[in-house]
Amino acid sequence: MDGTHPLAPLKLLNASGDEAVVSVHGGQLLSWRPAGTGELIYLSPLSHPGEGVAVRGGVPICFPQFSNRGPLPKHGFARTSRWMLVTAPAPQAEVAQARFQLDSSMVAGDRAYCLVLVVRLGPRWLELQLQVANTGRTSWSFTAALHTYFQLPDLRSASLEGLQGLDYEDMVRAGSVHREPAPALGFDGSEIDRVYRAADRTLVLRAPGTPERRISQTGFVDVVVWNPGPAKAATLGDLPAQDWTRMLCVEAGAIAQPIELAPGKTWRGTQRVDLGEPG
Ligand SMILES: O=P(O)(O)OC[C@H]1O[C@@H](O)[C@H](O)[C@@H](O)[C@@H]1O
Repeated sequence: MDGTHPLAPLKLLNASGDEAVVSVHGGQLLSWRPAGTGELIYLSPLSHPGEGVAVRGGVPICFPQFSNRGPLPKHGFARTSRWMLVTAPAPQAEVAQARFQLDSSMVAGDRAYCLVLVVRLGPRWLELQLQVANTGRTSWSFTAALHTYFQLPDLRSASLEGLQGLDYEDMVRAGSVHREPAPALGFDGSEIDRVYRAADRTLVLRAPGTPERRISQTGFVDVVVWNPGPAKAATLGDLPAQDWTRMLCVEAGAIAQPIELAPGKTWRGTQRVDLGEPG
C-alpha cells in the first residue's frame, strides 16, 4: 500500500508535459491539459458523483445502452460503476497509457462481459478506446458512446465542421430524420441533441482562444452532438446555469445500429482528438 486512496483519480503525464486525469468512478476521463494550453475537457463544478450518480462532464462511458433506448437507466450502468485500474502509466513515456476494466462479476446484470478502457495520452493528442468482450455463452447486443464534453471559451463563437450531407436523428424534434445541409454547425443557444449516422469523417471543432480540435473515430459509426442550451441547462441540477456556453458534447457512438456480439468476440471503438494551432 502506498497510502493512495483507491478512489483517487489517476493522473497521466507524458514526456511532453501533457496531463490527463481519469477516475475509477465510471472509468471516466475528467481532465485533459496539454502543455501550454488550458483545460480542454469540461467538468461541472456542481457534479457530485457517488453511488449510482454519474459525473457531469469529462468523458462518461455509455454502455450497454445509449440514452433511453432500452429498459436500463439512461446511458446504462458503466458510467456509475466502479472500474478497476489494471495498467498504470509508465513514467516519462512519449505516450502515457493506462487501462481500466469493468467486468460483469463487478456489476449485477444478465450478460457476461469484460469492458476495457484504454487511455492514451500523446503529444497534443488523446485517444480513448472502449473494448467490449462477450465472456458468456450467449450472444447479446448493446449500444454505446464515449460522451466527450469539450470545454470551450464560448460555445456561441464555436463551429463544428464535417457533418454536411449526413443524416441525423433530431432528438429535439421527436427523433425525426434530416440531412445536414451546413458545412459547419454554429450554436445560438438552442438545445441541440442529434445522432448523426455513419459519420466516417474527421470533424473539426474551432473556437477563438483555444486550439482547433480534430475529432476522429474508428469502430464507432455515429456521432452525437449535444448541448442543452439555457432552458434545459436550468433544469439540470448538476450544471451551473451559464455553463451551457462553456461546453459541447461531441460523442463517438454505436447507436442507430446496435452491435451484436457473439460469445468470445471483442468489439473495439475509439475516439481520438488531435490538436491544431491556437484559434
Ligand atoms: O443528463 P445525462 O443523462 O447525462 O444525458 C445528457 C445527454 O446525453 C446525450 O448523449 C443525449 O443525446 C441527450 O439526450 C442527453 O440529455
